Amino acid sequence: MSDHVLSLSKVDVFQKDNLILKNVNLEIGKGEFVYLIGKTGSGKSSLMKTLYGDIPLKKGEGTIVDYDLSRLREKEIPHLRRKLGVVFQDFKLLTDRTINDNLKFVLKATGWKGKKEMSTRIEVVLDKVGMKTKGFKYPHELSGGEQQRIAIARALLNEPELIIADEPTGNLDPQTSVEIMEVLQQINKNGNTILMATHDYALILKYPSKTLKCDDGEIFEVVQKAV
Ligand SMILES: Nc1ncnc2c1ncn2[C@@H]1O[C@H](COP(=O)(O)OP(=O)(O)OP(=O)(O)O)[C@@H](O)[C@H]1O
Repeated sequence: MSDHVLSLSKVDVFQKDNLILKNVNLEIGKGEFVYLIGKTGSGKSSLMKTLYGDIPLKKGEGTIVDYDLSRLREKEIPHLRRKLGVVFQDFKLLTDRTINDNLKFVLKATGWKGKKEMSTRIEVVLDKVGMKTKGFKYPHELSGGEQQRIAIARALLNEPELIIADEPTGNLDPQTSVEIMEVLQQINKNGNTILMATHDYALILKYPSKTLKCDDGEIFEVVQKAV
């Protein structure tokens, strides 16, 4: 087995027929924490969508958690998504049910059956994000930061090989952003690989890590200067 959870070679990223990023070459190894930065509209979300099968890979070679992106079939996408944990800026929790039921919904949809196993797994992931006592609440009863913790817990349910987080702190104040970042750092220390798009340079300075930048239709690694 490869040590890479993601490997792209000469990939072009499109939105419909528009070329957004050209000749993308990148590799992410197991256990890495990688930032993806770049101006609004520079292609961060388009790249991430290509990685989780929302945009087809039409040019170049790409492997993600052992799926070949250029040969990915429609019916394989749910299987790929099970091996990825995706976290969005706007949390995307189901508003009509409690946190426990949000998490149970995902487990059932991904093939879990036993009630006991499901509730144990839910407890484990809520504990990882410091929300063990909040499972009975509805999303609207939680703060933005708490909702994002739940979204991270949801991403962890099926022990993903890669977590893709698209501006996870984009809707949060600076203090809450740091708290979410602490959660992501902890998860990374426990062995999870994370790719995180962000606009928040303060976070990158506080938690330095490998950084990729989308600029002018290309992606390259930026070297952080010591501060
Ligand atoms: N659904 C779509 N259909 C066509 N073009 C799109 C679509 N979504 C985005 N684009 C275009 O693709 C380009 C890259 O957008 P993308 O959302 O990937 O950028 P981004 O770096 O994630 O921006 P932001 O930081 O604002 O989220 C932009 O020019 C945008 O207008």
